[in-house]
Amino acid sequence: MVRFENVGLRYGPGQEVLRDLSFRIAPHSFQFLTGPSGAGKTSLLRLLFLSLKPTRGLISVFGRDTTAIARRDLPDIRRRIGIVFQDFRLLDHLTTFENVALPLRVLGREETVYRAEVVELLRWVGLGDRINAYPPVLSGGEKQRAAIARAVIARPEFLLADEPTGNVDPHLARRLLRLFVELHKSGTSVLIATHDIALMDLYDARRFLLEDGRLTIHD
Ligand SMILES: Nc1ncnc2c1ncn2[C@@H]1O[C@H](COP(=O)(O)OP(=O)(O)OP(=O)(O)O)[C@@H](O)[C@H]1O
Repeated sequence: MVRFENVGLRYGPGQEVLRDLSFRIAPHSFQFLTGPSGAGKTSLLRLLFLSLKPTRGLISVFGRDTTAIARRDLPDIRRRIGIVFQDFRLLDHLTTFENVALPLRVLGREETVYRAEVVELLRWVGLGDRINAYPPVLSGGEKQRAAIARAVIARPEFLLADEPTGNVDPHLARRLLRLFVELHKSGTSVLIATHDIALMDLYDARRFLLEDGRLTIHD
């Protein structure tokens, strides 16, 4: 589903922040991505979401060479990917419900059809009493859960999450991990970037370790 061959990334004239990355991500797979702060995890997620281009090497996503994808085709590809950004990126003028429902609206679904499903997911992530609140009044952990709900609601083929449990307590972190595992079991490939070793120990999955821009994989 995803293939990297000798991928390198540099932001400016300096050193490469990612070096010689070669790996595959299979359909229906689950992997954690870990490594010290500044190792390049967010940069790797941005390459996977096609919001950055590599400086060298080949990236293919859903079987398509990303250098050959026209800008106008990007939204269609990104629609197949759910992403939880480290800074959440909720839309401040929409309620929690509307933010989470957005991927379904974009797919042309009717609110009467999806309303109950969105409400149930919001309750599941502990936001049942924040459905009509706007992001500026949510706490960091509440925003994070809304961002997670938005990323999973349309059951994407590929889920990327950047430190998705960084703002919640260990009990809630376990609950959110269960959500990712359920999604994985229903067919999604999942990649979760995290520093949380206790969280990774809860689920037997492949670990991608980034250190100083280089990747090692522990099956
Ligand atoms: N837009 C940018 N311009 C220049 N350098 C950048 C940019 N974004 C990231 N970097 C640099 O690239 C390196 C990797 O950063 P990245 O955010 O990918 O690491 P990370 O592993 O996600 O870190 P953290 O765990 O702290 O979020 C760092 O040295 C960072 O300073």
